Amino acid sequence: MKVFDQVRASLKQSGFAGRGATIALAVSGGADSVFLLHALHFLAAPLDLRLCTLHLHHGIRPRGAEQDLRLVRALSWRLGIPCFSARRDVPALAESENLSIEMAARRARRDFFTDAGRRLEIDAVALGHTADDRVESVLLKLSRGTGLRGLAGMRPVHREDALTLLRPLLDVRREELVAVLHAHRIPWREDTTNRDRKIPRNMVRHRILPEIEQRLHPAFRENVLRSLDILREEEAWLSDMALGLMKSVTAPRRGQLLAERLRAYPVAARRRMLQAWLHECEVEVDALSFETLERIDALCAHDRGTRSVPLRGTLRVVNQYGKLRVARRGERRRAGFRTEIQVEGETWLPGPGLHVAARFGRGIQRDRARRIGEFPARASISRKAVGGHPLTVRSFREGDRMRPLGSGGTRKLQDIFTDARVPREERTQIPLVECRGEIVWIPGFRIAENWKLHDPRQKAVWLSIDRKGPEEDG
Ligand SMILES: Nc1ncnc2c1ncn2[C@@H]1O[C@H](COP(=O)(O)OP(=O)(O)OP(=O)(O)O)[C@@H](O)[C@H]1O
Repeated sequence: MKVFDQVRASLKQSGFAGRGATIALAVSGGADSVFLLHALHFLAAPLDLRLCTLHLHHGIRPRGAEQDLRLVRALSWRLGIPCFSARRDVPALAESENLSIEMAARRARRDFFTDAGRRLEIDAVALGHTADDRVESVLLKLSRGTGLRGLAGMRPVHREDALTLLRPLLDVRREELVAVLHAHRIPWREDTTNRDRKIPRNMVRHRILPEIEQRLHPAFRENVLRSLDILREEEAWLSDMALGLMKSVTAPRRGQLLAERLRAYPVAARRRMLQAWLHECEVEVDALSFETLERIDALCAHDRGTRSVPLRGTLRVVNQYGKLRVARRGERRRAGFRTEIQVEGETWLPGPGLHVAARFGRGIQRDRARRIGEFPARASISRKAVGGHPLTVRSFREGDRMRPLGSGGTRKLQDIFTDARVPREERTQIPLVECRGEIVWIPGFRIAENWKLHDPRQKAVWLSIDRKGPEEDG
């Protein structure tokens, strides 16, 4: 059947098929995600996928929400797929964070997916967005104003912090999947708010699109979808270009951009670089309005004084004397640190209140710290790899990477911290040990691959970090 071929092709392209990946299906109980559940169940064995379902009770429409939950559990059980659910008080979240109910529900779902992803060792979370969602989103975004990135819209694979999102139904039309559900007598739940024409998406879905198809062009949706495919490819190419250009506008203190250098580029390139930079700083770029992006761009005109543009929640972009950075309102920036020690030396870090020592030793010393930010922490690294070089003990900078012991490639520290749930404001207080320009140890996590000891009797450098004052040294 055509719809299953489309889903199969999307999953194959995502790179998750054929390697025993665990995919969590986000099922609300609506037609789209109920189809997603059945389509992936049908394809799981041939594509070698393991499945579970995730459902979040939002604490809105209490009676309807209970029935949604019951249906998702029953359908999962019938297919032999484990179902995990949770409850959140979305109205309370919306009030405390000053968000719309829709935004708060989205945030609550994302946090739930991220949390479940970590606890259940899930490789990706699949969502039920369809081809019709893409077309509707275009009209909604155009009505609010957007750029190419916003227009190109949802991507089939999208990484957000520690979460990978898959959207295998982006080529499937809603009427086709509803026909499959009808043909197989598969039940789903109709959200009563879906009929409320005052909600912009419903107005687009039930009134505007049918009207356009009737009066303007009968193949409007197909044509928009074709255009979106082209835009998506061009968008991906431009994003790569912008990342390349970003190096030329980055301040020596990483994570900051230089307004003066940005001004040398035309506005189109500048906007793209700002988006790529904001993404690196963990800002949800797709949720930014066109006006906000324009205001951030306007910040680049200044080299004097301090100006800022508020983002969502407590985040803001600050231009301080020509250097742009992302900051959190109400959060005092805790100063970073950087100090050098020789082996057979030690140092005291007054900021985080830690004592760091490096001694010659032999063999592997065991670490007692079980997580990042826990002290005392111990590690041993190869003395041969250190050679006569000094060690640097320094704080985290945006863009830091390392090659952790036992993992194939390099990883961003930002991702390591996110996975280990180290709060953003504590990240600059974790001492990192660097040698010859490479991060060799994150205390409480791991040493780097190239610094490991191959033999327990090998000559080593023993590193230790303790929480004790300078007066207790020695
Ligand atoms: N309560 C929920 N629990 C788990 N996943 C959800 C929930 N609500 C939405 N999702 C996921 O997010 C996707 C998009 O949500 P959105 O609210 O835009 O769609 P929907 O109208 O609920 O769609 P559907 O028909 O798939 O239920 C859904 O297809 C589903 O994968």
